[in-house]
Amino acid sequence: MLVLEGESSFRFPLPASGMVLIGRDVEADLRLRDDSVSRRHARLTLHGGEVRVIDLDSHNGTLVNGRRVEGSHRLASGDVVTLGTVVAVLRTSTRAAAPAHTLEPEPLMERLRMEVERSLRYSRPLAVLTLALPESGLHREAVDNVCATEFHSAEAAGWMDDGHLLVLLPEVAGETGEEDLGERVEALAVACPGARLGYAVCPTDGCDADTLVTASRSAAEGGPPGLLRAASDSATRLSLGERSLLLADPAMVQLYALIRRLAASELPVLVNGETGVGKENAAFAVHHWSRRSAGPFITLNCAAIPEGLVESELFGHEKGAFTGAAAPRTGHLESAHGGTIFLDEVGELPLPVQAKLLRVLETKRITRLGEARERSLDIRIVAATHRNLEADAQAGRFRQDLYFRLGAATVLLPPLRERPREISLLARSFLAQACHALGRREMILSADTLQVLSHYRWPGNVRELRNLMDFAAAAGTGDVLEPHHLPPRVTGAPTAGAPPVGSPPTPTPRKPLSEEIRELERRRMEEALQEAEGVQSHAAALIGMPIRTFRFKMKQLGLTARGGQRGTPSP
Ligand SMILES: Nc1ncnc2c1ncn2[C@@H]1O[C@H](COP(=O)(O)OP(=O)(O)OP(=O)(O)O)[C@@H](O)[C@H]1O
Repeated sequence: MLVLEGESSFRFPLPASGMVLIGRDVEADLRLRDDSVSRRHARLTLHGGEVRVIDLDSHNGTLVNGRRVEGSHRLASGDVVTLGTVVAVLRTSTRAAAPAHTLEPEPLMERLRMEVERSLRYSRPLAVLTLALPESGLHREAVDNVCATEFHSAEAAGWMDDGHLLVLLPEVAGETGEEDLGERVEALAVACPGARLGYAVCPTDGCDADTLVTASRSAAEGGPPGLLRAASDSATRLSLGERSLLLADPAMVQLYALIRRLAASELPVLVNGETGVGKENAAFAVHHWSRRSAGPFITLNCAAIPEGLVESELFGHEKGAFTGAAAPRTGHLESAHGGTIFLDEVGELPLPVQAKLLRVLETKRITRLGEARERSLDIRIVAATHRNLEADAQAGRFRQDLYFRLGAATVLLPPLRERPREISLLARSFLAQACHALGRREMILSADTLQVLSHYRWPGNVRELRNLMDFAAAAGTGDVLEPHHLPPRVTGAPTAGAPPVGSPPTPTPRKPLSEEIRELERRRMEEALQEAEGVQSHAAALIGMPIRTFRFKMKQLGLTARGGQRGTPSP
């Protein structure tokens, strides 16, 4: 059991069976000194691999995972027990006698939701493993046997369908070579040759049950048989010329596969989606993957041009075509000859211009304003809109015939909030790019920040996320991006301002317990690293922390082997 008391943290080994009295009393087996702990505060009973805690009518009570203990409460590995202000975390590393729980999909998801909440609240590691059978039902019995014999009692597993087993691994951080994860994977891979295995960790790959399941499943499905693949390695980076896109959400991966197929044709494509969702990138992908990629890619934002100038911008004009047309000018459509024109916000085009555009599309010929002759035109159109063009067409706000032509192939990009798997990946990538561009030290996102980002609704979608990371890199001073560095609209915190007259005095703000524990851990780990002169195994031993957990936390807290924070300049 890891005990965090005041400034110190230590490991208290639990017996295999018997009782452990916790309190300030000299007779206590686990003797604590903090005044918030009663003399005889609580008792642990250990029997047959089961650990239970009972509160002994203590003054400040005993809490497990934030809930007050009433009567005798069974503990699972990773449970956080609070005694007054002292925090203890149970860690069972030996195999328990009880087999793992094999659950039906619904209870398994319910259990996962609980584990996610615990992981986030107390900053405890949690990994979610998916095993995809090589064929539905094949080796299923052998896999079931592994679940029954090999898993800890704190772990849970279950078949989500005929071909996919989901395993919840509390207290497993998903580190390379991690003992717990490695053992499970080996046992499963031996029982089921040809299985694909993938895992996701909380909060790095997701802050809710559904996202973690999707992430671990996509990692498994995209990997080679017999090997384990991390969700963080399963994102796709698409290079489209100078543009680089990150895709991880299965819906987005499928959409881009569709775009690639459509690119091979000459059909116009209509890209639909909220602002900032990535419509221009999708349009560029159509161009990049088409036979026109060597030709120009011209963008025109139809909403940004004053109504009187739209026609000349699109079709071009001859000298003297209208007042102010001092010289002839090639329109955007003509500039795109041999390539692709991207008409952003096409729904904003005035109706008369829509009629002219339709004619150009049908005849593949264009006439500049003020000119009689027609020029032939070889372009492909990709249009985009955040509006419902079909409804606009029905209501007469958009020409139906043009809508049918532009929307021959429609691609709908989901808003960022509907692809939670991508939020943390994009945030990390944008933050790294922004730090690099500013020439500043790398920053990492704390677990709490990942949680905040995953709960925000992102009305400005990917663009808003990119801007936010640019801001954080420019404004932040430390190496860890914490929620208080983010604007109140994102964190949901009330904006600054004088309290209304007559309102009660504001209490001194308190940090969440998880944040205090993290600060304490960081301090203790830094001291230990310095004392051990950077030898991680020694440092871990000095504060009684398992080396795996120590390494995981070093990474999470951005610590270097010299005890400083990542990127700290040497004196
Ligand atoms: N999958 C992605 N990976 C990396 N960057 C992305 C991704 N999707 C969008 N972006 C970035 O987000 C920003 C907004 O994207 P984009 O301009 O394509 O959105 P949009 O939907 O066309 O916006 P608008 O509706 O305002 O025209 C750009 O900086 C773009 O590069």
